[in-house]
Amino acid sequence: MLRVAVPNKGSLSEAASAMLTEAGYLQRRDPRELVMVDPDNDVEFFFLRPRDIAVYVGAGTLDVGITGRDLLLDAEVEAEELLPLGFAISTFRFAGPAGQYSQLSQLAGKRLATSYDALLRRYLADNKIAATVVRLDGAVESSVRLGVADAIADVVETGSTLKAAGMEVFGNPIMKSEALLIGRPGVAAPAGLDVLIRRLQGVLVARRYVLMDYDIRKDLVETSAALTPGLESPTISPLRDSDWVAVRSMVPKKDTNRIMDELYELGARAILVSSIHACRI
Ligand SMILES: Nc1ncnc2c1ncn2[C@@H]1O[C@H](COP(=O)(O)OP(=O)(O)OP(=O)(O)O)[C@@H](O)[C@H]1O
Ligand SMILES: O=P(O)(O)OC[C@H]1O[C@H](OP(=O)(O)OP(=O)(O)O)[C@H](O)[C@@H]1O
Ligand SMILES: [Mg+2]
Repeated sequence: MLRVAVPNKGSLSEAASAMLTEAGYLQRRDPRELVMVDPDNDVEFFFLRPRDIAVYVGAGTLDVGITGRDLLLDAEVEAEELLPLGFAISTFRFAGPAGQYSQLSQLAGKRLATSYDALLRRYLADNKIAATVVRLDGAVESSVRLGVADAIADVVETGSTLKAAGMEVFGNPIMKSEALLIGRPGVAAPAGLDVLIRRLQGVLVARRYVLMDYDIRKDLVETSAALTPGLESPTISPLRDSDWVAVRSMVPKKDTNRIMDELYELGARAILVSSIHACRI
């Protein structure tokens, strides 16, 4: 039975379970449940703290898990990225009181608060910055105001938490993070892992693409197909009027309106867009 670690709390938890549900797996109803068997899919889910998931997968006691890239790198364990999952997208950045810092060299000799101390220490060493790391569990943005640090390194998404604390980012991002499926390198793929990965890829594609149908004059189909090339090749079907064809293709959801406008300009008509419920690519 495939043993899968799923975040039990925090930013990753709901989105991870939603994705597994969409992929056809059973998920817990009660947020206090720690373990759950999905007998139809032969998978056992373990609900754990996102920070600990890399530790279990790295130790080989669980086959795979869902966690953030920043947490994986901070854990310093033998686990690797199998599939990026497209949620919990954030950057890991330095920040300080507004107007105080503009470049990393100003961090020399300073106290830096973070929840990701291993990741930060490695970055400081790589960039030859000698600073003191203050490890905190969370709410790191308050540490400067409260006098335990001079600057911070933390997760930034919208930046609103930083702004509320009177802080701003400086320097390049230390890293970009998102939720990942992680596994152990160098071991034979456990039974059920290929199916899990294919299903999660199916969810990602269903979320990112729509299906576009339109009718177009036969002599314009090469030009329209260049706008809607699909993943492999668009489907072209005959219409009763032999001068026209029907085209069906997958297009990236974010480009839907631009592509519809361009197709209409070209002469396509009856342009219809439908969402993809599920797929295997
Ligand atoms: N506001 C956010 N937007 C996007 N991703 C985030 C955000 N906050 C955290 N993350 C990401 O979520 C993952 C886990 O962080 P999270 O803060 O949920 O864990 P935690 O700090 O252990 O939980 P909690 O904050 O509830 O104690 C990390 O990979 C992090 O990059
Ligand atoms: O840029 P923003 O959109 O404001 O998001 C970033 C904030 O979200 C996370 O905090 P979380 O709620 O997990 O609290 P924590 O710091 O206690 O972990 C993260 O640690 C930042 O504080
Ligand atoms: Mg947090």
